[in-house]
Amino acid sequence: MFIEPILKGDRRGWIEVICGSMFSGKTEELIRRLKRVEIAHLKAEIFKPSIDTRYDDQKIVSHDENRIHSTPIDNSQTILLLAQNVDVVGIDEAQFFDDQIPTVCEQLALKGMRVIVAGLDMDYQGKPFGQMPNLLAIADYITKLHAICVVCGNIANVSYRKINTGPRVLLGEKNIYEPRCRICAQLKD
Ligand SMILES: Nc1ncnc2c1ncn2[C@@H]1O[C@H](COP(=O)(O)OP(=O)(O)OP(=O)(O)O)[C@@H](O)[C@H]1O
Ligand SMILES: Cc1cn([C@H]2C[C@H](O)[C@@H](CO)O2)c(=O)[nH]c1=O
Ligand SMILES: [Zn+2]
Repeated sequence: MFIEPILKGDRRGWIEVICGSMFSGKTEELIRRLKRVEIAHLKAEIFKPSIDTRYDDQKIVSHDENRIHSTPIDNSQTILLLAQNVDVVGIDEAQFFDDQIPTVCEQLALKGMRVIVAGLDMDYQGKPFGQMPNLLAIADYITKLHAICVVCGNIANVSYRKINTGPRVLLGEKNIYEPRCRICAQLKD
């Protein structure tokens, strides 16, 4: 369980990264933390890449239909413009952002903000995804979540893609992806 520090005193910022496979509960965990921020009467802004139009254009939505308002953006620098005078910045699907996203998070933290970033640590081939390894390197706190392997019921950390070739970016849901453990991810079917 993540116990957050409190923003007080000289307001030092920090970076939290929530990572894991698809269906591991990253968005749910991000929403849970942001709802606690609201309860504390702190101001938050939440961003997602505009290519991620899953379920809703203006909200981040978990596979369980849990949702919270967010702003879709194309360029990570936009976060610096839009996140002024806030206490907390939430970022979902960080693997899709451009290579400036770690610098942007660092700048927000330097300004005293709490930055909560969620994203896929690996793509469907098990390779580190986008800027996630760099975000993990600069994070103050890291949470790695796991889904359940749909084949054997053990812990899953791979987002297995039923179409096992093609471009890295292929938006989709259970129709295309399923969480698998590393052994079941080797199975050919
Ligand atoms: N095989 C599975 N293992 C675990 N949770 C599952 C599985 N299939 C469906 N779920 C549901 O998915 C929910 C997690 O959804 P959530 O959107 O938070 O995941 P996520 O890690 O953000 O996924 P994504 O990377 O696709 O955005 C769980 O609470 C559960 O209800
Ligand atoms: C694992 C993986 C997911 N995705 C997409 C599927 C979903 O729309 C999103 C994760 O929520 O990322 C890719 O584009 N490539 C990948 O390799
Ligand atoms: Zn398995």
